[in-house]
Order: sequence, then C-alpha cells, then structure tokens
Amino acid sequence: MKKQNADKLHSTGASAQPRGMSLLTDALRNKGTAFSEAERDALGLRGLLPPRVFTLEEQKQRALGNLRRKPTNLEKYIYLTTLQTRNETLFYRVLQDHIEEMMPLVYTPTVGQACLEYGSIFRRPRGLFISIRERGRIAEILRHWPIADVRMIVVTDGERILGLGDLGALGMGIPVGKLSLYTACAGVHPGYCLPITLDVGTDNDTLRNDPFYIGLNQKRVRGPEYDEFLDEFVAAVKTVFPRALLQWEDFGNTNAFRLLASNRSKICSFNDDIQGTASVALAGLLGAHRITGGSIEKQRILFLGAGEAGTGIADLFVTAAMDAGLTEAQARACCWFVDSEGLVVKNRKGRPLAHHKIPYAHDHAPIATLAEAVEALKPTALIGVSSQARAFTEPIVRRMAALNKHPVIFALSNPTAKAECTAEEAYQWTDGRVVFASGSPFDPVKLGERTFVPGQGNNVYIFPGVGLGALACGATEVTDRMFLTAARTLASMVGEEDLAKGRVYPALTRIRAVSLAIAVEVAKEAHKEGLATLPKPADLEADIRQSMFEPVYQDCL
Ligand SMILES: O=C([O-])CC(=O)C(=O)O
Ligand SMILES: [Mg+2]
Repeated sequence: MKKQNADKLHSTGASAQPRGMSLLTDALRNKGTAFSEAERDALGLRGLLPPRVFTLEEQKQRALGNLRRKPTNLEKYIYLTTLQTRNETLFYRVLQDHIEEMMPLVYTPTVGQACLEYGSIFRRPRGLFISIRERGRIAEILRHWPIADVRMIVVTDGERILGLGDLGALGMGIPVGKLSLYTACAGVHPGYCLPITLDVGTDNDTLRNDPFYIGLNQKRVRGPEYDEFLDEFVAAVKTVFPRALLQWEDFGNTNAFRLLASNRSKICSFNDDIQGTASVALAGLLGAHRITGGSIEKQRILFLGAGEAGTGIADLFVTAAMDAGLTEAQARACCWFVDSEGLVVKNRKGRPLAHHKIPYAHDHAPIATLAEAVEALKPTALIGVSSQARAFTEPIVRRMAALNKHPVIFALSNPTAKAECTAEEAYQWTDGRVVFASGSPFDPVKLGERTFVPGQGNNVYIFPGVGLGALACGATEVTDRMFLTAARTLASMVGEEDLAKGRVYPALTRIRAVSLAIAVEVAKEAHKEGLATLPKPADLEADIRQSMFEPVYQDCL
C-alpha cells in the first residue's frame, strides 16, 4: 500500500520531495504533527512543529472533536474545506471513516448553502476558474494547474446548481465537492482531480447586484460565442490533459443536452445530472420491484419535471425495458411527464416542446396539474425532479397510496429544501407503504413501532464508480450501457436488510465496495464494446482495487 500511494504521487507529476515550510503547505504530502522524529530532522521540520508526534488516528480524533464543536453545518463545511487544504490524507481519513456523518457536510445539502455563500467563505483557491474573457487562452490557463497528470475533471458553468438555479461562479463548490467524493467513495487519487468553473456571466440579478460577487458581472453569454468557448475548452483539455475524463455538472438544460451530444464521442465524458442521476434512479426502481413485486415492463412512471434528470432517467429506463422485451414505443409509453405547462402531450398548445421531451409526448388530452395527471394515469411510480419544494402534496401522495399497495415515490430534487416531499410526509401519508427515496438525505422516520431508513437516490452511488472504471481501462467513451450496467450492479448490492428498512440502496458505509463493483462492471463493458485502450488484466477487480487511494501516511524518508 505504501509503495502504491508513493507511485501515484509520483505519477501525478508532483515535484521532488519538498522540505520545511513548503512541505507543511503541500496538502498532498503534509502530515502536520504526525511527521516522525526522523522525518523532522531529515526534512528541515525541526522547530516548525510542536514537539509531540501524533498518529493519524489521534489526529483524526482531534479533528472530529473540533468539527463536532462547530455550531452550524456551514461552519463544519468551512472546517472540512480548511482541513482539505492543509492535509488531504487526514481529510480523507475523516471522510472515509465517517462517511454517513460527513457526506451531508461536504455534499448535499450543505454544499448548496456553501455555494450560495461561496464568495464570503472563500479562503484558499481550489480548482480553476476560467472566464469567457480568457477566450483564446484556455490551454495556457489549464497549464497553470500545478499537476500535469490530471485524470478526472468535473466542470460546471454554474447555470443550474442543484435545484438552486443560476449561481454563476459560486457554483465552484459543486465540482470541488464531487471530486472529494471521487476520492472518498472510489479512491481516485486526489492529485488526479481538477475542479473547473467556466464563468460566462450570470443571469442571477441578485448576484450581479452584489458588490462582493466573485464572478463576472455580466449577463450569460449564449449562442455561437458560448459554443466557441466550450469548443476551445474541450480541445484544450484534450491537449493539456489527454488522459482526463470530463464530467459535465450542473449546466442548464439546453446546454447540458447539447454539450453531451456534441462532445461525448470527441472526449471521454458524461453528464452526471442526465446519466448519473438516471442510473441511480433506475437502480432504485429495480430495487423497489423487490418490495412491490412489480417488474420493469409493468411500470407507469410519472415524472414531475422534464429536465436533465427526468428525461435522463426515462431514456435509461427505456433501454432497460427494451432489454426486458418491450419495443421502444412500448417502453416510452411507460414514461409520462408533467412540466411547468402541465402534462407533456402531443400537439400541446403554447411553446414548442424542447427536443428531449418529444419522445415522451404521448397522445392524450391536455392536463394542467400533477394531481389531475395522477388521477388520469394512475401511475405506479412518481418521480420528482422538478426543484419544486413540496410539490408532492398530501392529497397526491394519499392518492398514490390508494392506487398502489406500495407506491414508489422518489423526491430527487436537491438540496433538502427543494425535495418534492419529506421522508416523514411520504411514510405518514401512505401508512408506511411507500417505497421512498430522496436526492438529499433524510433522517430515519419512526411510524408507530416501525422505523424506516430512507435511501438516498443520489448520483454519488454512481459517478465515482463509473469514473473509476472508465479510468481503469482507459475508456475512450462513456456509454449509456455503462450506466445501465452501473444501475444493475448497484441494485444487486441492495441486501434484504436494506429492503427490510425500506431502503432501496445499500448503506452509504458500503460506498467504496459499491464503487469498486461498479468500476469492475463498467470496465468489463468498455472491453466488451471495444472502447478500452488498456490491456484487460487477468483479475480486473484486484487490479482496480489496488489502484484505489487509501488515506494513510507514506514514509517520506
Ligand atoms: O449534487 C447532487 O446532490 C446531485 C446532483 O448532481 C444534482 O442535484 O445536481
Ligand atoms: Mg448535479
């Protein structure tokens, strides 16, 4: 293990062993008070640290104490971010060993609040900000990143940050958080990870009127100028970081679909909100069948929200349903959408339907509201991807419970405040018969004698494993079938003990095993599809497992 991590550091292109104060400010190598006596002498550290030498475990306990004393989740986020900038090994030790406690702090919901306040909590820079003013210079800026061998990039333009809307440059919290999870959940070496925010302006007037806003104070650039900027970005990434996988994150609907379609065969890339969310939701539906006794081809799914997540889920569902024997038309007929203008139907009056909704515009009389759509369609599952808080009202949820013995209700919008209903509401209004999942975590719910532990239907179960698998085999593309494989693998890891608690996902404490299993299956799929550029090792699982970063200190001598 020691050697493995040392090799990784070397292969990330990090320079020779720093000494003294530069070593203490090198977060990938810093051990703080855990530098040994011999290291302190050999590396010019004597006097720069207090005399007592601590173990990583002792440092972790101290960090946990400090963290838990912080009065608010935002303060905890700031503490953890500061720890990450100081000592990555300790940061990931804390994260990995206490993932259920840490995930809501470094990720949804707290990361949403952190983004809203990113300007005022900004301490040390993390990641690259590339603004539209830097057109023509993107490759040069990428080269400013101190590590040459970047493998994993998460990029946003901040237009649709979680369900919070356009946060412009403040969106940087999202790529930063996602990449922390790549390391904590799938062992992608932190040195390989690069968060990027493209700043093309913002249409959020509150931000533009804020004298302390950290981004460009201008309206969003759209049209050919935007496209040229994005083309230059993709080309620059390919030149400067040829081995990198690119994850598109939290772009607005129009750009998200276009960018994925036009780039997925040009650069190894995927869109987490379309494909990652699709995969986790499909896994949840597959898991739900084990409770409801249903099967994929008998579903009637009603989505609230027809954006990236909704049609992403439906598209992957269609692929799975066709594998189960349905025709494409039959499979699409299982999926219905309600958007801001009512039920998505053929020949709907008003604005023309966006391209991605057309396959789901069925022949039906117009319907204005979700409640009426539930009445008319009698769905087996209701999936919320609308960013409309509390849109699953009591009458709607009760109606779902009257129509189904075990209604499936997923409230996937993030952060928690945007969820379509709470876990407590879902269980209460269905007398505990619901199969519930949410994008952001909810605490367990007690109903009489029974305690339900709602699953977190969040793409964090998917993207780290998919990324790890794609990197492990040198995939040239990330395909939809890889996300289907990932969904099936995730669903297969849901145990009877999870289902007994009402959870259609494995516990988060198993996330590294989940990511590894997904990575193995994704790499196998890449080999099958002829998209792997690295030779297939005799033992794929052992090969990937040994490549995973473990937060332990290396001997610096
Ligand atoms: O970040 C999350 O929690 C899930 C996600 O991709 C989103 O909501 O955009
Ligand atoms: Mg997202």
